[in-house]
Amino acid sequence: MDKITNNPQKPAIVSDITLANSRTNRGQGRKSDSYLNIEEFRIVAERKLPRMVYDYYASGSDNQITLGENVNFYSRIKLTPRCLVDVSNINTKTSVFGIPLSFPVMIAPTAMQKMAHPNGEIDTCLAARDMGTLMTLSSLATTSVEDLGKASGGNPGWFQLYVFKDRSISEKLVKRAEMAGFKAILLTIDTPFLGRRESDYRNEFSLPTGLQLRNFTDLPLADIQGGLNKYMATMIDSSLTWNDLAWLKSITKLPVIVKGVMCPQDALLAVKYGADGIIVSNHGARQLDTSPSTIEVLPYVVRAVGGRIPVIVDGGVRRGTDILKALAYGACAVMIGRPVLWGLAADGYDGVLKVLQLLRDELVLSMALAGVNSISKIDESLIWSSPNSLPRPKL
Ligand SMILES: Cc1cc2nc3c(=O)[nH]c(=O)nc-3n(C[C@H](O)[C@H](O)[C@H](O)COP(=O)(O)O)c2cc1C
Ligand SMILES: CC(C)CC(=O)C(=O)O
Repeated sequence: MDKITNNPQKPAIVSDITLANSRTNRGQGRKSDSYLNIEEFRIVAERKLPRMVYDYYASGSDNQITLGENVNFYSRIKLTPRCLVDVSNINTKTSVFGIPLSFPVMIAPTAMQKMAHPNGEIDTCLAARDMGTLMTLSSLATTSVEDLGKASGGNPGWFQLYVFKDRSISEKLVKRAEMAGFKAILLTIDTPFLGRRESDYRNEFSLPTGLQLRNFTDLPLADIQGGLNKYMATMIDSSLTWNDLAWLKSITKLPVIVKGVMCPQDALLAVKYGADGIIVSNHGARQLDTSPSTIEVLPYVVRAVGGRIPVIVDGGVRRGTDILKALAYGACAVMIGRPVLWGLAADGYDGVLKVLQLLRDELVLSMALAGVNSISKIDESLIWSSPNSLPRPKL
């Protein structure tokens, strides 16, 4: 149970000074505790990271219309404050696929985290674990499934799968992930080809010297030659269809969650073809530009799925109120991508921990102000104007 207490943190003016100081030392030395929100982490990450790395993490595709929408659409959804409910104790505990979570925020897969911090995926994984949640390791990580398995004491979280043209590579990866203790496979379905992020072309993105994609150290796949788009076009199987879900399910006992569903039609296909869960995701607005924001799509997917399998959403979650809105629209949890990279870049393990703490604390406060004291009590009545109806008093 989380007790609501007055936030003893410094007033805003002090934090402005701290931020100004971090301008001169590029954020180094700033204690994670002094960050007030995710945006402050982003600002420090932008100062600390080499331009090529920051741009790779931050960018969306093409004109980055969807990138803005992922965040902005949340701010257009209104919440209803409810009063005189006992909110002296707020319980944010929940579970997803039988895995207990201390609050409904998990970490989405993001590739190549050692560009943000030398400990990369290991710090992210340990911070997630210490906050009572979990992270997803990307297939294209700078830490191998085995190393993360060891570092986490055999509980590394979930594993994200890209299906390679050479199926045997993906098949082996799935087996290795199972052996290392991963608890679910996230099949990314939105990347037959990589979206065009113009800054990666401008900066001639390549993995910094000394880093490799550690899941493939024995293969040419470990290095990115000729840019990310060429790499993905050469390596990834763009002929993948829904029928291949059966193949994946036949080679693993782990739940298979499809990541990248963006319409009710695909949600229905996911159910039909046996997915164990769905992630409503537009890949952090890095694939089809001008596709809708994920929070816009979520209620339609939830309605199509009708409770048959869990629905998670990612993209643009930056505030506790965003989490509340996603849950009100029927998601069982949200995932975050970039906020974790900003935390990692700013302060490694401590930075990721603080990012998660900030979101948890914001969620607790938002729940209290919306008059709900447990996750199971969050429903669409919290949304001021639901997608299909005018606001109607619900007693
Ligand atoms: C730098 C970066 C790398 C990513 N790498 C992967 C990846 O390897 N596999 C994958 O399925 N999604 C990947 N994603 C997408 C994320 O899993 C997630 O969908 C997205 O970041 C969520 O949006 P947010 O960053 O606004 O929270 C990546 C996103 C970013 C920003
Ligand atoms: C290495 C990349 C292709 C990983 C990815 O999915 C992304 O950058 O969005």
